[in-house]
Amino acid sequence: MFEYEKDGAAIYRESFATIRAEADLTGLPPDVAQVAVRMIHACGMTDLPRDLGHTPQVVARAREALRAGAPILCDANMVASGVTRKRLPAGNEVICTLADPSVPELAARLGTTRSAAALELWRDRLDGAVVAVGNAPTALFRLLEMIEEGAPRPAAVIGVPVGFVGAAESKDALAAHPSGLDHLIVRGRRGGSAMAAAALNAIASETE
Ligand SMILES: C/C1=C2N=C(/C=C3N=C(/C(C)=C4\N[C@@](C)([C@@H]5N=C1[C@](C)(CCC(=O)O)[C@H]5CC(=O)O)[C@@](C)(CC(=O)O)[C@@H]4CCC(=O)O)[C@@](C)(CC(=O)O)[C@@H]\3CCC(=O)O)C(C)(C)[C@@H]/2CCC(=O)O
Repeated sequence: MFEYEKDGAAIYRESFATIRAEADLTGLPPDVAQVAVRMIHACGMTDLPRDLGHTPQVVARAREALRAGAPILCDANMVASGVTRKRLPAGNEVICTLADPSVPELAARLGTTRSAAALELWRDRLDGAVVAVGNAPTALFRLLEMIEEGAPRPAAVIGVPVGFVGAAESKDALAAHPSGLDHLIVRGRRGGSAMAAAALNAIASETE
């Protein structure tokens, strides 16, 4: 037999108290700090704030968009699955086009990954949407290319792809992009679908 906490609410209380005690949130505006706490909760890394990059209005813009009914466009089904539907303020659609039957052929034709090709199916939903990239660096690069080509602008981008090939570079590209898209990033290799979903969940329903 093991001695361990079995009360879900108590686990959450202890978790968030530990994060608040260990993480240095002092450089972050209150709304970004709330989102950071949930992202840390999803990954266990209390030093995450040092790698966060954000525009001043990103959380406010994303919240406004969700309250107005904007869809959430996700690069991976793992991100979409992590969004707690009951937190969403307007029954928002959560969309991932990666599994659309047209995507493999599209990727082959465009000479890119399925993750990047799947964004072609976002075009008519992009205007004012909340975009969350938690897995695929190529999806984030492609989003920026599409914006440069004249695609509609999303309200905000949660850009936290993970990994060793292109992840850091794609997030740096978002932060430096001349379009000035409102964004939240984790600089460097760290990121992931769980972090992206946690950020969306915090944006959707944390109190201000
Ligand atoms: C290069 C890719 C990387 N994938 C990573 C990490 C994870 N990916 C998982 C899974 C299940 C999926 N990854 C795909 C998105 C797949 N992964 C890629 C691609 C080859 C290219 C993406 C890119 O570089 O931008 C990509 C396939 C594609 O053609 O786009 C996935 C679609 C593959 C598949 O199963 O079909 C799939 C996503 C499914 C979904 O949710 O919709 C992992 C769970 C790994 C695993 O299977 O063990 C893991 C999840 C990480 C996370 O938190 O999201 C990396 C590390 C991001 C890597 C890119 C960079 C690198 O350094 O290699």
